[in-house]
Amino acid sequence: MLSQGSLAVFLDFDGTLVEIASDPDAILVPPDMGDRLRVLRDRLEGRLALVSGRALDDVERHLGRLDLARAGSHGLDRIHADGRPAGSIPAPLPDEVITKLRHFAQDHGLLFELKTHGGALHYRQRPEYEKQAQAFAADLADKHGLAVKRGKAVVELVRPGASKRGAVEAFMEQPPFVGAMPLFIGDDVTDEDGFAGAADFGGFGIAVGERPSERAQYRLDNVAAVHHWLEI
Ligand SMILES: O=P(O)(O)OC[C@H]1O[C@H](O[C@H]2O[C@H](CO)[C@@H](O)[C@H](O)[C@H]2O)[C@H](O)[C@@H](O)[C@@H]1O
Repeated sequence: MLSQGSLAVFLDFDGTLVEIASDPDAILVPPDMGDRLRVLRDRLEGRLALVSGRALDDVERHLGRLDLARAGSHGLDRIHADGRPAGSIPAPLPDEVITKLRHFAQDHGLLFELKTHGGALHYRQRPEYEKQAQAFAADLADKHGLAVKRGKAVVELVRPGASKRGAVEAFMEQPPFVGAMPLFIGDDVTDEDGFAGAADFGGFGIAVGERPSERAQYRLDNVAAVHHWLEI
């Protein structure tokens, strides 16, 4: 299918390109994954974008330097394949918020992930604190005019406006994406925005794994099936 017509592919990272692991640094990334993505990008004549909840420098720490379109921080931080920014540079979280998240994590034995444009509380190792972490993040977001992102065993604070839908829109309005039919592949709840973004431009979503999706039209069983389908 990828070779038919003018398709654009938007790819989530964790749970889609790489398997979920016990913590964000424990993921196993095949050493040639960057090269495989480059081959896919060339097959798609440049119409490939990585759209992750992670900070972009974190994604590149795992994949090596990326010379393809990419968006990090849930779509807020966007860069074209040639390195030009695709939108304004977002502000980091206020220091006070970072400190509060860090202290909450320390007090409850959670993992705190500081990102360039956000801060996440991971409760995969302490699932009993899920509700408290969610409530704490929601309250902090209210007090500071921030937004909450929820994911697999994680809750995160970000600047309002961070959305994978926005990332799809920003890329689809520019060459080489403009006029193509987008498909967005992702496994998590934040990818629902990406599926909506693809639909906005006449495309569709592909959900990965067992999580029921509200918006994806198609499904792939797991990360291996994503690799197989994309032939990467
Ligand atoms: O949008 P994505 O690229 O899928 O990023 C979503 C979040 O992924 C990471 O957390 C998730 O993966 C970890 C490693 O497998 C796992 O330990 C954690 O429980 C998952 O939530 C990343 O750490 C987050 O910053 C991303 O937002």
